[in-house]
Amino acid sequence: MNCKLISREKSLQLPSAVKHACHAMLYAPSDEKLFSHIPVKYAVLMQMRFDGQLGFPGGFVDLSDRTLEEGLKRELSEELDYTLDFAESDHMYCHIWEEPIHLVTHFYTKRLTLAELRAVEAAAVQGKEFGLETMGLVRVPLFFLHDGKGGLPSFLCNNFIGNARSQLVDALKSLGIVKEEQLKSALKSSSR
Ligand SMILES: O=c1[nH]cnc2c1ncn2[C@@H]1O[C@H](COP(=O)(O)OP(=O)(O)O)[C@@H](O)[C@H]1O
Repeated sequence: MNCKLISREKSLQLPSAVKHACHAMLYAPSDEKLFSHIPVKYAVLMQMRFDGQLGFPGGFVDLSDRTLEEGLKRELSEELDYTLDFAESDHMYCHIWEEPIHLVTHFYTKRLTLAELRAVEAAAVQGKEFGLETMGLVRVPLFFLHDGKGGLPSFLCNNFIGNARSQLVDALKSLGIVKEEQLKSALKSSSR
């Protein structure tokens, strides 16, 4: 993976030939329990893409979008059939890619209520891209099962688009959704 961190400000000063793409991790605190006793704590969404890789909802910003956040809002409403507003403060970081195309990927996180997140899931299957560009939203299993592999470690063994896997890990860590120690051990088991 050949990308470097760049500040949002610097990325916006790049020549207009450089493309920008925005993706968002939607998440919500949850009181649900797996098998009626394992607390879930958070629901975190990713999606299966048309190419069989996991990524976050979002896409390329168009010239018609006045801001990155407007582009993200438009992409999400096209993909998920749901309107969500984004603010600059939802922007977590961005990376610049030189290969295969000159691109900046911007990553956002947005906290919803569990009811809102469920509404997003319900709307997504009605969206015009469902079964085409997007094969469905998935919740990230954040559990750690006793065998040391089940749950998050297994999920991290999937194929991810671009730097989506590190975006997920960084967001889980910085939002305090998964403890740093547990993330380290999930990353270790998933690389075996
Ligand atoms: O979840 C993601 N995280 C980081 N980069 C991504 C993610 N999804 C896609 N990308 C990168 O951004 C580019 C544009 O994203 P996407 O394929 O979602 O756009 P589109 O839906 O507008 O065609 C992709 O070619 C890929 O390089």
